[in-house]
Amino acid sequence: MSDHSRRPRKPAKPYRRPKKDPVRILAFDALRAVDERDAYANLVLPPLLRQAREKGDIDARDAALATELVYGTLRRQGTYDAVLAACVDRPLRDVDPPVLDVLSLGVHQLLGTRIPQHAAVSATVELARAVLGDGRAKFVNAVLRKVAQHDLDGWLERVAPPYDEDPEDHLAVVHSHPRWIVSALWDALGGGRAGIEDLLEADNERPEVTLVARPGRVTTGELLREDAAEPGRWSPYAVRLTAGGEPGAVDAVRDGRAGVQDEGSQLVAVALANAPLDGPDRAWLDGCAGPGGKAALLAALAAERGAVLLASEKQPHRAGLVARALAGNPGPHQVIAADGTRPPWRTGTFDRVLMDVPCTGLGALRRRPEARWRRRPEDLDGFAPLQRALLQTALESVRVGGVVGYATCSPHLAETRAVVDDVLKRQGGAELIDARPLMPGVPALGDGPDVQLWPHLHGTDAMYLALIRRTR
Ligand SMILES: C[S@@+](CC[C@H](N)C(=O)[O-])C[C@H]1O[C@@H](n2cnc3c(N)ncnc32)[C@H](O)[C@@H]1O
Repeated sequence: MSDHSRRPRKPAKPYRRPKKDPVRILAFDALRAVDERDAYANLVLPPLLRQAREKGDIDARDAALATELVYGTLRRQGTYDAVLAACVDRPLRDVDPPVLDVLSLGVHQLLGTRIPQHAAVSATVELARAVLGDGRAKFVNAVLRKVAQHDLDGWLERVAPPYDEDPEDHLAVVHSHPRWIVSALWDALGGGRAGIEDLLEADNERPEVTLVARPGRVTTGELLREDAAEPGRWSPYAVRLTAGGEPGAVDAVRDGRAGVQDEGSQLVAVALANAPLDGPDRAWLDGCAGPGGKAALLAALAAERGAVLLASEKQPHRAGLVARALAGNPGPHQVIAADGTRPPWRTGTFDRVLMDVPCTGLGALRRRPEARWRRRPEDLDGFAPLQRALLQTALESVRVGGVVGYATCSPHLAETRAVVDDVLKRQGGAELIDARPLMPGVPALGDGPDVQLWPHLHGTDAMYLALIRRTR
């Protein structure tokens, strides 16, 4: 018998059930849905939170924490993957996705929140026991203990390439964006390091909830009576809910007199509506109207002037959303489902036309935390012909002297200036007009005549607008 066999055996630890932590389990479920089913966090999370609240599992503070854990983990995934790659002894692609989700949630708590270190590790290990089992929980524990050896800055020094060696790779790791997006945003923004860093960080912040008071239906004064409501910065119709706010609890939002709408989108609609025009101003078109945010504002502005809006959208179910957004509009309007590249209306019918074309959405990354990891550079090739065809339709749909607004919620130059330049070169008989004076008081709009808004400069999505007048 060896000495070893004579040693008294350590009593086995009694089995202990994992502690129930509904917040982290909910956050994990949301991450799995985003990962497995390509779901959108902003669509998956609200029903999960509602169910958990109805069951009495979580309260409002828990819901805020769960939201922060999910959004933060998704946004910072690029940074956290770089940290995890340094702590796991095999390529991350060989780690089971559910294990990676638990690890990322743990890294976010350790490096991206004020949750104390021991609580972050123990809560994540308990989560791992509950959803992965004891064996894999040990692996999670070992990895998170390595992660806990440094704070975020310490890790960034270790895992990000030096800025001087590779500025784009450095920014991609530090600010958690794919490199090709860093590169595209920088091309569009121009300037030096400070500007692009501010922009990338702004993409990592949750945007304020902004309401639009649809003119003729409700005043900003009424909306400003809500808790922590403040006037918008730029749009005369905007009200910001600065404490996060629950728009669904606002009467005027429930009955459609107001809506939730980023100030950038409001500025685009208002600029088109106010662009100078000679001659009649009766017929307006929104050619890509779904889900109807800009159409609802345009319809209300049109009603004030005795004009009529035709809101057209290719997808029938989205045309249904437009009809809902426009219900109760004080003036005449029509909603149709139609392909804007084969329009059912006659050429030269409209005085004002908005084409807010489908795009990569790189200007709204702060709203969709997973979007930056799903988009691929090849997506641009898919949008390019459609964007050109829709702008072409817009120019054919407007009368001579009328105005077209070409808009994207992407600042990517391939979706903005390149499209406008190409179409104008081919088309002739149309000229750009300066959009900047139509956004009075808004600074830093660029060299014109088109405008590009930015999250870090304006607090809006990165909306682009070119205004084009048909001259013959
Ligand atoms: C950027 S969204 C418009 C957002 C909208 N203006 C708003 O403010 O709510 C682009 C819309 O164009 C629609 N679309 C895509 N292809 C189209 C086409 N060929 N003709 C018309 N609409 C199209 C999409 O379904 C989508 O609803």
